[in-house]
Amino acid sequence: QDIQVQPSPRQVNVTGKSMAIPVAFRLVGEQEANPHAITLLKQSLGDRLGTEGFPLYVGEKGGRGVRGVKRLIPDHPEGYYLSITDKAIMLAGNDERGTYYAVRTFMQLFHEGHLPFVEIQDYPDVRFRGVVEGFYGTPWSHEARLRQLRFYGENKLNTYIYGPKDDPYHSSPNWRKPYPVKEAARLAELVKVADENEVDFVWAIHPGLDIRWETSDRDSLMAKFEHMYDLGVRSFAVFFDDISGEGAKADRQVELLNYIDDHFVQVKPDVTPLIVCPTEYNKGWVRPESGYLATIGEKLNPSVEVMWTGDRVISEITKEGVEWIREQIKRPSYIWWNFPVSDYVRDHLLLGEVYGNGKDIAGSISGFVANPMEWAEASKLAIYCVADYTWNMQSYDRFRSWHRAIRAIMPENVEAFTVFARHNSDLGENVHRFRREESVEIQPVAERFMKGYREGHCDERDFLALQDEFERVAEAADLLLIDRENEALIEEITPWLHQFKILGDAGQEVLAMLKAGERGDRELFLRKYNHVKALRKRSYELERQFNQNPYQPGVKTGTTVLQPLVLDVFTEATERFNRQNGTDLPLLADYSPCKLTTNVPQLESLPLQVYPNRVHLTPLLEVVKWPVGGYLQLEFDDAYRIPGTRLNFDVKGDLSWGVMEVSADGETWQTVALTRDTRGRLNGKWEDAPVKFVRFTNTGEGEQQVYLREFYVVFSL
Ligand SMILES: CCCC(=O)N[C@H]1/C(=N/OC(=O)Nc2ccccc2)O[C@H](CO)[C@@H](O)[C@@H]1O
Repeated sequence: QDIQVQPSPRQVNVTGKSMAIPVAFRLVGEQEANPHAITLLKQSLGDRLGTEGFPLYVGEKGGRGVRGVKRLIPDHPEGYYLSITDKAIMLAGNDERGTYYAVRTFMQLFHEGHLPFVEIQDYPDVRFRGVVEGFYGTPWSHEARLRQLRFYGENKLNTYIYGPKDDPYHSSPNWRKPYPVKEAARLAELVKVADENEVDFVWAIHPGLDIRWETSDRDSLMAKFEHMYDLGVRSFAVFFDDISGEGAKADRQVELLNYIDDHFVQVKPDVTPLIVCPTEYNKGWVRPESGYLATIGEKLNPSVEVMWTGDRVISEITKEGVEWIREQIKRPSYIWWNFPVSDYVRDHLLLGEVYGNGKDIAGSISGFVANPMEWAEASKLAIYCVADYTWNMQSYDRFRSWHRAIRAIMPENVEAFTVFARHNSDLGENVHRFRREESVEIQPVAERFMKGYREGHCDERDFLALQDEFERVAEAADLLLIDRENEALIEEITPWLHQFKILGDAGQEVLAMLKAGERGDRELFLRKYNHVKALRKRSYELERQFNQNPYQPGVKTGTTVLQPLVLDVFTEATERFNRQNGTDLPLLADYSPCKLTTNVPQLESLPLQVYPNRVHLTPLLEVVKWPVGGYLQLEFDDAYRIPGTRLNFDVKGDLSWGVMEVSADGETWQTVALTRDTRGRLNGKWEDAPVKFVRFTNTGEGEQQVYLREFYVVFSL
């Protein structure tokens, strides 16, 4: 039978024969082999493992137990040789981690009471593989992290970078302070579990927001690293991302990094290479005149790893792209891949396939870590695929990997979770313009059906296919809501499961509406119409109740194909019904009372969060460059009073360069007086004649750099 091993091994020779699993194994090499590998073996073989029985040799190259196969072991870091014959089992690592991986592979070969006769030579394409917890939003819980580390051990991922933006001891203001006792103990436990799973726990520090380039801060940072070393940390990173001003100077950063490298990393016997996240970390931001990357390339110690997100913050990693950056920084780049991170589209789950990255980039990168969603368990789908991709790029198959990930994560509900994941993978419109495929199989059916329906005919085959898909959607939601095999995952995705159920029901009902309309069955049509209205109201309320973060509150599902299809069928069927019956049933079009226009590039595709009486601009995590004359304008569908408006640009200085104005006709404008509150936010209101427009303009002398933390307008008739 074909060997199913995750990640896909490099070289597998099967003979087609197999043997029944021996009732007892004689373990040879226990004293010398990697203790974590031995522990794993004992856990999986239990009392079958002893001093009598079928010979099982374990160990690293050079160890007595595996001396006979020395030249068969791949000479690559973490490589291993595994063989099962009718004489013996051999698990031989090129190094300690290789032995551990040999055991991990061995454990996957047990199949229905048999072990296949097989010879495997295997090693990873990418040196450092794993996850960077580097997203904005609620950091993962301690338990979630422990589960992650065990998951990485199972999938041969060897790196977990701890860098949650919202941990005050990782970033400002407390990066200089040691962790309090409780947090320190938890970190120490994470390091221990990481070691057991052969994962490097990389502790990152993010001093950039308030670091001073003096010895006092350098010493603070060194002291903090010593503190983390005492907790067991042996891998370190310094993040200089998402900062501006003093902290962004290349030569200062390099001076500090080289100092750390020379006086800490190279001095300690067992610390892995230092990793830095540069301020210019993607090609879109490189300003050649700044010479930032050139400074990094020429002056930063060659042993320091430099992170890179690709051509843009969120982008697919291409061979051309990694070869370009390699030239600039004079070393392979250490990829920080911003997927499946969703902190800029927080109402979406990203459960789709991992695709778009080159299979020919291994030679130019030293590492590849994925930045995940704040939903740890849901992120495992993509992480599993990244493990497969980074271990063996050439043989990576995006669909096979994704399907095996689903089977690994939800073995009891593969079909249901596949349906759910299939329709929860695109991001929707977003500030980074990064999109993913969604509902791929049903999309052409939906498009063809809708086109035909609009032209006056309803293709029966497509109709049934769509009905079947919506039934599967509703079924999947209910099956997953009662699933108990992975409660942590179900807890994370429950809001989306409720929304998915509503979508499944609404899909079936709008198709029933269509049929009733075709048959002229008014009574049934109205029943279905009212049911769909009720479902949409429930969906709306769900959006207000769950996942209320300040950026993209709410719960979106099936946004690329299924939701638009429901809306299209509903609208078309209702318009026809109104025409045929002279009625005026309202349509549910996702109307919005307000639209945004701007000439500030970074604000162009900014989604609005519209509530019954408030409209929010989606805050931006990044620095926004606001040119002179740059304006941001909200146009309402009606004239409203503005009982309140608030903006927070998080700038230290005054905001005299900006002016807020309102207008009833878009021609004549009146200024709105703004007052600053204790938290530096600017508040205003307009209670004179109702207006249709609100705008904010940079009428100052020069470009401004602001953080769009908050901008909302309260409106009422
Ligand atoms: C080496 C990568 C650093 C990075 O990606 N930083 C953040 C990040 N930064 O993205 C930006 O757009 N940052 C930015 C943009 C303009 C100006 C300053 C920062 O994006 C991710 C997705 O939102 C976040 O999860 C990351 O924490």
